[in-house]
Amino acid sequence: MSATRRRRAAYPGPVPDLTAPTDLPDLPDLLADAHVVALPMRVRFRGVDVREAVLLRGPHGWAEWAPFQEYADRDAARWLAAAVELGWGELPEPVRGQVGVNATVPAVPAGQVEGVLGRYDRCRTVKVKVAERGQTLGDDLERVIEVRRVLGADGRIRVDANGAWSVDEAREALSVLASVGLEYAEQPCATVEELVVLRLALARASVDLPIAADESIRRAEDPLRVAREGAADLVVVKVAPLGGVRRALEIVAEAGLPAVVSSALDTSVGIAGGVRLAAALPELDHDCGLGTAALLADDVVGEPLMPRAGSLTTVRADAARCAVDPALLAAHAAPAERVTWWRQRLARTYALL
Ligand SMILES: O=C(O)CCC(=O)C1=CC=C[C@@H](O)[C@@H]1C(=O)O
Ligand SMILES: [Mg+2]
Repeated sequence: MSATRRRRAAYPGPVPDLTAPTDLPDLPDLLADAHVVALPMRVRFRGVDVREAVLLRGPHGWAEWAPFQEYADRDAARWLAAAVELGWGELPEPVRGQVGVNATVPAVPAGQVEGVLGRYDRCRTVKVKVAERGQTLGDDLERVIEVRRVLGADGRIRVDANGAWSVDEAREALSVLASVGLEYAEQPCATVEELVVLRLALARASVDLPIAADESIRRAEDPLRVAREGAADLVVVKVAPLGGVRRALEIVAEAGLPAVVSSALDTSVGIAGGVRLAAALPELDHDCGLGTAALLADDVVGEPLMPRAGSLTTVRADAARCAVDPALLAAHAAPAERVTWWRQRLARTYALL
């Protein structure tokens, strides 16, 4: 990597500057070492069958830039700021070396749950996707009951609706699903206003179920509104959509709510950034959604960053950031037209930093 400009990596729109200076590489240097991969998913997840990502090599290790395809350049710029922090910036010091991780169960039929959970080594918390388009509450209930059966009475189950329910639907669905024993419900409704109303409705119905905000943090103009308006009990934070580890730490501190770190369906390189965020949080009382390497059929490192005995460590995460295998980059190289698409997107997005 040739000369880098010492400057603050800025954010688009209302997202403030990074707190720490970061060496922002020149665009030609970024493009010269940008590898676009297309990794097949084991199971369709959030409508994705093939996960595309750009791997970038910085002086501090590999970094990943993989904003979801439908995201605008302005959103993608936050993901790029996060990648630059990972490869070219300084990450905050960990306060713990080990991070508990949850298993993630996509909206699969109940009969597939055991197979999905079999890929996770002794995770005692499971996140279950619910409210998938085209499915019913009965499908969700069967899936959650099956997770409870496989996990046992002492495991923790959280559900994630990705904002798909109205307030009435969420109240009804969560009243039913809560009978299986839930740790919390993530983004049951789309808007902050709905979450506020839902929390009151659940309390009135004596359903004691914490609400976590995800999209209301990572896709919001103002990620702190959730906390100000009492819309959630916890915040879900993801390194790439929020613009980096340091920015995510700031948001958690300002929100003043318990946090859960989750992946953005990253390769092991991006997950390593999530581990460094989880390791740097002053308080961490929940398992984190960083086991999603299990959802990919292949990865860019020989030994994917999968939890062992329910945990990931900073040592393994830092090793993963240096272990990208050129043979895997080549084997999973995206088709030429997708490479062009990503390189053009990278150039446009870079201009927004
Ligand atoms: O939190 C987890 O267990 C895994 C990560 C996860 O669920 C997600 C990753 C990426 C995109 C999202 O739709 C999804 C989520 O909504 O949290
Ligand atoms: Mg979510």
